[in-house]
Amino acid sequence: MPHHCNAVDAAAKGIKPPPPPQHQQQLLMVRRVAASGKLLSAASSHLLFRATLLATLSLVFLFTLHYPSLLSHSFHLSSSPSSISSNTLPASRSSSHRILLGSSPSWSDVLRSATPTRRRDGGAGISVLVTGAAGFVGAHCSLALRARGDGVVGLDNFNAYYSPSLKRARASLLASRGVAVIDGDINDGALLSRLLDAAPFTHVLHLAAQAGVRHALRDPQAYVASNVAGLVSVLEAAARRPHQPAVVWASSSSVYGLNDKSPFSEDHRTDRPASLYAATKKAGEAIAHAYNHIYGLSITGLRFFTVYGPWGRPDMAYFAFARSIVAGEPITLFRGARRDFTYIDDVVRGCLGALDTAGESTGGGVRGGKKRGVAPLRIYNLGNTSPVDVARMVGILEKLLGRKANKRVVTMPSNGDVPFTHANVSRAARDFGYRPTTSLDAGLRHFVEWFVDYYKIDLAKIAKPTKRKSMAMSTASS
Ligand SMILES: O=C(O)[C@H]1O[C@H](OP(=O)(O)OP(=O)(O)OC[C@H]2O[C@@H](n3ccc(=O)[nH]c3=O)[C@H](O)[C@@H]2O)[C@H](O)[C@@H](O)[C@H]1O
Repeated sequence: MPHHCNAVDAAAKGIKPPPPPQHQQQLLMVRRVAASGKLLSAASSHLLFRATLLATLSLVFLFTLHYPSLLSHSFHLSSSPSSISSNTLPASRSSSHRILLGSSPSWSDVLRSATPTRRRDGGAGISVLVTGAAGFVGAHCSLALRARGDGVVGLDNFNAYYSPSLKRARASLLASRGVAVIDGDINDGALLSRLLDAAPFTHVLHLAAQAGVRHALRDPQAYVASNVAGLVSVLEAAARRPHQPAVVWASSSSVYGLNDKSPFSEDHRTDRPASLYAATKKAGEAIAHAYNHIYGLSITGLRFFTVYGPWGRPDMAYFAFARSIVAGEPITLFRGARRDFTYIDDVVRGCLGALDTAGESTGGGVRGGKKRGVAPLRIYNLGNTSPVDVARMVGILEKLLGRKANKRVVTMPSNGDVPFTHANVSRAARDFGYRPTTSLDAGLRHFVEWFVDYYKIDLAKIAKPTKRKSMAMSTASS
């Protein structure tokens, strides 16, 4: 109901009306200041001055509406639903960070999370801002960093590309291990700057992205917003700090596109992307070059090869196929597709190795683009080095789930997919000892163990499905 209706009703009942909503208060304030501006201008007869004043005030008003993070003094951690408390909810102007769950941590909460604890290996801990921390790779990396004693603060916008409840569950896990996850967007440059000012982060692990090769056909702008504009926002914030953190970020095997030399090496052609997703990741690599060149920002790009495992992404084929097999629904297989499926633990080791060897940035925002010298600019494949037919991946899932898939094999559509991927990882092996060790059989076994536990699936019942039992999955999942 509009506020004036409430006020009229209240007056009719002889009740003092409640204060107007905050935006109306702001409007009143603007009007009052504008009125004093009028008096001033009347006195001086400077019409131009009056117009300028009003325009400035309007801009300030619009700015405060759209950038409340500048006014807020608290962040919003995602955590388990049980930690929701009305008395920890932020002031109304802080709510643009899409706060849905969680307490409102103070700066000291964020600082505590960012502070390294004693490292098991005796090394000095690093402090990492992880974007996309409630995502698949982000959550695993955050846990691994925390487990070895590094400082970690997460940032995630919990968008609905796939189940936000799965992202919330990952964030709850992180919260239980002492990792603060802020509910915010990488395109909120003011938030990023405040965060990087708040704690002495040595590194940014930038994993927030719009993922998914085929989804780019449906929502192309999301890829530009996250993978291009979002990357620029993160690099801008990092580059402008007086003490620039080193940035490690997620590129993709998809940048190899139509490259037919195998295995894919970092110096192979990447100028023929087959999807918009790939094109935005390739653009990201070019953008990284510019920020390294201009600002002396240490930047490392990691080309991930079809990463899979527990707490994975439901939009990926192995995960979607598992769900369909359990539900007794058909799956569509692209004939002849092969992937260098890479297990999450191997990728996490690669990410930590890249962080540990990132090297120093050589610039500082206050110097206006000046840098002391050349900063590291690196790119690495993080793959498994042994491609597997997608049909074989399905066979492994069938065995682990104890149920045959209902397969429909079709010609691969030419809508962004590439027929095969195969990583040469010798550069990552040389520079930080990256050595993938997990076979697809072992990795999928770990995935299925988590999958049946998370979705409360009884595999004994799945093996001989009835109509009623095959429904179990959809009701258990969120
Ligand atoms: O390495 C990457 O950089 C990318 O890896 C992942 O892309 P992809 O390798 O395409 O993984 P994914 O969709 O799981 O399809 C796997 C296989 O199943 C085949 N596939 C797929 C769907 C289908 O219905 N049928 C099918 O056969 C399909 O042809 C393919 O051969 C990430 O999603 C992406 O975000 C990015 O990180």
